[in-house]
Amino acid sequence: MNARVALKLTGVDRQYGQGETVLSILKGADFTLRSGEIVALVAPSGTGKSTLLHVAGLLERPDAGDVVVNGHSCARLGDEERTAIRRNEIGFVYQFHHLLPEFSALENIMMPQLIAGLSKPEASERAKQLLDYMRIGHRGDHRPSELSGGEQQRVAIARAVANAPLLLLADEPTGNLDPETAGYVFEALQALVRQSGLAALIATHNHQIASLMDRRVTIEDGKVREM
Ligand SMILES: Nc1ncnc2c1ncn2[C@@H]1O[C@H](COP(=O)(O)OP(=O)(O)OP(=O)(O)O)[C@@H](O)[C@H]1O
Repeated sequence: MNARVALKLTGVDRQYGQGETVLSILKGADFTLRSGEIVALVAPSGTGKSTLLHVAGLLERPDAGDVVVNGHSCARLGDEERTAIRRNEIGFVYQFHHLLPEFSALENIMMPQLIAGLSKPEASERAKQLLDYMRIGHRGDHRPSELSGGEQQRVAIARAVANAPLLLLADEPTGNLDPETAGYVFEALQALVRQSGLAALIATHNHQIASLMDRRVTIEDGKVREM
């Protein structure tokens, strides 16, 4: 496969101190994700899925090793540079949508674009396109509390990709949805990845959804392994 490497982890260690003991979660973890790929991260609770996503998404620094996002080696970068890469090149989706309750669906999707410096009309236009793409164009004026769980998650996905990131990281994005809703939210996410050439790493406990992705990886003994 010759597609561009969107994310590369090399020799990543991550440990947490707990009192006198040290908990080693990632131990020399290597992982490569290419543009256009959707990869499932499936591993038992507590093995380090969220840790891996946080390190890959530049929310946490590894204790050793490097994270390369779209060619930027991040090991030696300062916080400001890491934040800029995170804002411009990475989108996140969480299990709970974390939408701003006071704002409409449309405004939630416009927000990251306005922060990135787009004009209101530009941000609104793109937000509308994304809502249409996620098949909730008719729900743009509603606040999150007026939307179903599946609709809220689709808004959260639209917000995550609003600034056209190269890399999408999702931590159990369908974890709090019933199986049928989880299925169509994943379908919408998959269509978006295929259409835009994004690279996506998606932690999930749902084996049915994992089976629909291009590859499945797990975490074993602190390392990322193909399943
Ligand atoms: N900030 C922290 N301080 C101390 N320990 C932590 C911290 N964050 C995570 N851990 C520990 O690291 C381990 C891995 O946590 P992580 O959240 O990455 O697991 P996970 O695979 O995502 O689990 P789940 O499927 O339950 O969400 C757990 O044992 C957790 O308690």
